[in-house]
Amino acid sequence: MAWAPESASALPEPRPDAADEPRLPDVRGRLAEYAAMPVLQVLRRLDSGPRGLEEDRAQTLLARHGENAIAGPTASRRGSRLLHALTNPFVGTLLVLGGVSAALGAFGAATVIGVMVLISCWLQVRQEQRFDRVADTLRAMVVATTTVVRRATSDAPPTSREVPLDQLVPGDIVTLSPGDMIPADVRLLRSAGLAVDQAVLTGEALPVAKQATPEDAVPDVSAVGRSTGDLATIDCPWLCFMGSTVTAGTGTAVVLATGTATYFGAMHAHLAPRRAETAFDRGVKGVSRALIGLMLVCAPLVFIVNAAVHGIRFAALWFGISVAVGLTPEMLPVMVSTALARGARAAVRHNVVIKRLPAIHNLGAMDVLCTDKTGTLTQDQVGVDCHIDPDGRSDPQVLRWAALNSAVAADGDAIVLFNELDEALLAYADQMSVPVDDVTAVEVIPFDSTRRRGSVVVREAGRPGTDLMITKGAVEQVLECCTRLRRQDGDVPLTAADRQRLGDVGDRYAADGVRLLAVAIADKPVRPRAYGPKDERDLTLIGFVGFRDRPRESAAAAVRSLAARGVAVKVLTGDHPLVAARICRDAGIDPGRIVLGDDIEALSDAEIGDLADRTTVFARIDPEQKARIVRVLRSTGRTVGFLGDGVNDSPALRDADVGITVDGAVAIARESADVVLLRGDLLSVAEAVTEGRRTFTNIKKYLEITISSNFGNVLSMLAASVLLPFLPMLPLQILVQNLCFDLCLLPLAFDHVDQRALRRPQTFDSARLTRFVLWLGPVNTLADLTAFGILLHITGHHPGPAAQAIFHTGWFVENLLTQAAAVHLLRGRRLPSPRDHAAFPVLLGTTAIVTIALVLPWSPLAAPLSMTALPVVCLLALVLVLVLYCLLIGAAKTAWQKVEGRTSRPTRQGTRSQAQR
Ligand SMILES: Nc1ncnc2c1ncn2[C@@H]1O[C@H](COP(=O)(O)OP(=O)(O)OP(=O)(O)O)[C@@H](O)[C@H]1O
Repeated sequence: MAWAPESASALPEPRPDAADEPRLPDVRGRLAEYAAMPVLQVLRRLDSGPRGLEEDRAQTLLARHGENAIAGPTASRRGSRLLHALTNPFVGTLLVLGGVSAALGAFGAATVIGVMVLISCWLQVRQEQRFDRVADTLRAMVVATTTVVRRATSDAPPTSREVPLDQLVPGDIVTLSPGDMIPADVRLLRSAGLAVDQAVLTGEALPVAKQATPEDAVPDVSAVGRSTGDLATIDCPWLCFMGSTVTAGTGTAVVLATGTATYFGAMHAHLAPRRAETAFDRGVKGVSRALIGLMLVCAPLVFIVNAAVHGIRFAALWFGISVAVGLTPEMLPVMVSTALARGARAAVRHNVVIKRLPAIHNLGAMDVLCTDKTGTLTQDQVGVDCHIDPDGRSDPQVLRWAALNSAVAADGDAIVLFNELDEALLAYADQMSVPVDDVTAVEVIPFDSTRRRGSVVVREAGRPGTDLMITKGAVEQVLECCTRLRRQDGDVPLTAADRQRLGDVGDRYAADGVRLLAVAIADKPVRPRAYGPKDERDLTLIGFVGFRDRPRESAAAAVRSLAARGVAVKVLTGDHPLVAARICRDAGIDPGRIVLGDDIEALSDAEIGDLADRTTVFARIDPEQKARIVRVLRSTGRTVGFLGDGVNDSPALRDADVGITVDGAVAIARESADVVLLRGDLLSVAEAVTEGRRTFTNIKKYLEITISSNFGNVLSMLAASVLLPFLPMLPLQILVQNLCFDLCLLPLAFDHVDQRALRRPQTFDSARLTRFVLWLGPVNTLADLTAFGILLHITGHHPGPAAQAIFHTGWFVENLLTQAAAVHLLRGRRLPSPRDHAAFPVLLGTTAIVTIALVLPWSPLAAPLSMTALPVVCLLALVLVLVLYCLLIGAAKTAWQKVEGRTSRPTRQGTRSQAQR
């Protein structure tokens, strides 16, 4: 919906004024030129080299080429903000109604409507500026970086360091590893098993292999496939493009183009990034539809009744238009942006950074949190527990081969993101003085979460003609590739009984919380052809390495805290089911019956939805299965959060209503997520959930109070149309009163919230809102009808213009006073008390409208608004109506809470399947 605050993403945002940006054919032409050159010539053209740019030169280039970003400068956003404000459906409605008023010659009304549009747009633009500033500040806290090789001076040694993505310049040398975003358009200098996901550019979901060309050779362009058309460059194996991500392998590359000069920049200059509709988007849509529907029904109805009773008159039409304006919640976008920005600022106090501000609402609405295991339920301080041969005896050789596998996989490029198991292995090997640099690396077939194993091929000194493949991975997946088994007295064929026994060893360790990786090796005759996953066969199992990661002490409390807030925690892990079960028990989660990835592969979405409702732990699932479970849960009406930090988590992070990651996560996870935890702690998620609910409760209050009050007014106007021989309030007065009320409600974004409102997931519920309005709106009407009776009595039953002015002014004042009272009486679950009162800004807002009500009729503005000073008896009578209204609304609200409390069923929580300890 147009009024929803725009989401903020760490990916460069497309610039709206893209007229001066490079055109796609030019960008493609330049890239094709670079693709056809030998690497050395590319480096020469860019005045760079494998040792990287000097820092000074990088700064000069940065000044020349600008930042590596596609977002325009802040100033250029101002125009689009104004456009955004003007095109929101509520302001659009006002503009149409203002236009109609002007066309009918009602210039006073047109002016007031114009003022309302101006105030609404001005507030919205200002609020969006603040909103963007908050979003920018928050994003800066989790800024995306890339690893670049640079030199301090021309003769200084090259060093690798992390720089923010936007500081990259053409000629920079970057290193790439799994989980990294490709930071610009680059030409590969070296690569090992590199695969990238280019779906953002091509829509093709499968990763594509990328490979560097020999340094001084002219690349074989015919290998690229298609020579014409848009994909010609994208297909090029030695070019990688901004917007893609590394899914496997490593590489070193030179930057060819940055920012808007990239393929991504040129292609997307006019397109906004798209993301699946979240709970917030759905809620906003539903409420907007309901509000516009209410206006489209009520305003014509008032006109028709008025015309039917009094005949078609210009005043009736004008009156109908004013009612329509009165029902338009034009300040709603301002209120929502203010509340979201406040919530996001509050979340930072709990070490939670909200990257896309609507995510704060989605956190409050979340009723299922799917999480991976490492780093959230565990401390992510993985240590090596054991290294054993197939018979369970400690064996240093197993440690050496496993560590060599990690070291070689990481080698070639100085900086590589290991996963936690590789890190632990290398640290332990170092501690035990196990050498890991006495072989020559030949090939890396990187680990991936679907194969659940990774291999390297090395050449040992003194073994000419023979390569050695070393594979490590999940026990079942490595055993699949083994045909032999290492025994103390030599290698023997692997029998079915051995497989069974070795599988049991894995299970035994897993049940104790130890994650076992199998290690296998095989000699291969040296060959010129590259090795791939298909060569992982005929291996000899040589043993296992075990890892232990202690459970996080706060995890049990956090899971309890989330359950108490109605958020069910589900664990989605690629790990062994028994390890998952053990860690879950330690974290206070009853794992129940664990479902495996293989179990759900053949199931339909409906079957998975049913199963997911009853299941707490899914184990041995791959990245696509994680995302599928998230999608299916969402399709069953849940609001789903996903917490993960690995490359394998990014599809699920994107598909969830709210993607959550930790500060140390791989770049693609941080990019995909909406929320970043500065402390990788579930407790901070629980706190952020509370902030989300606080935010939403205040938005909900605004909707309930404004719509019920306006609806009550419409009923009063309908009744007045039938009962009174004149209009109960002049159109201009309706508009002014509406403007005052709207402005006074804005501070609700900062109001206190009743603790009970924070205990359940909260989301937009149009049906409940309608019930609320239908129940409490008529109470407003009752008070109005009483006021009408009293005013008629005071002014006589057939009043002339002077008496009509008293009637109009009287209802204007009564309306504002009752509306101010409604804010206090309807804002909380309980009636106001010294312990439960409105926040100071809300008090200020309501004091302002009471003051306006009591001052305006006696001010110089009274005459232009056709108002008059009220007699004392009239004022006293209105105070009486106010007291009556307060009593009625208090009673109606208490009754509403009783009825709602009885009828509102508890939300469908998976918590019922989680017997929390
Ligand atoms: N570096 C590695 N080398 C070899 N095998 C690995 C490596 N990392 C993980 N594995 C194996 O692959 C399995 C799946 O790992 P993966 O990292 O995909 O799981 P995950 O869902 O991220 O786990 P978690 O829930 O612990 O975060 C592991 O249980 C382990 O057996």
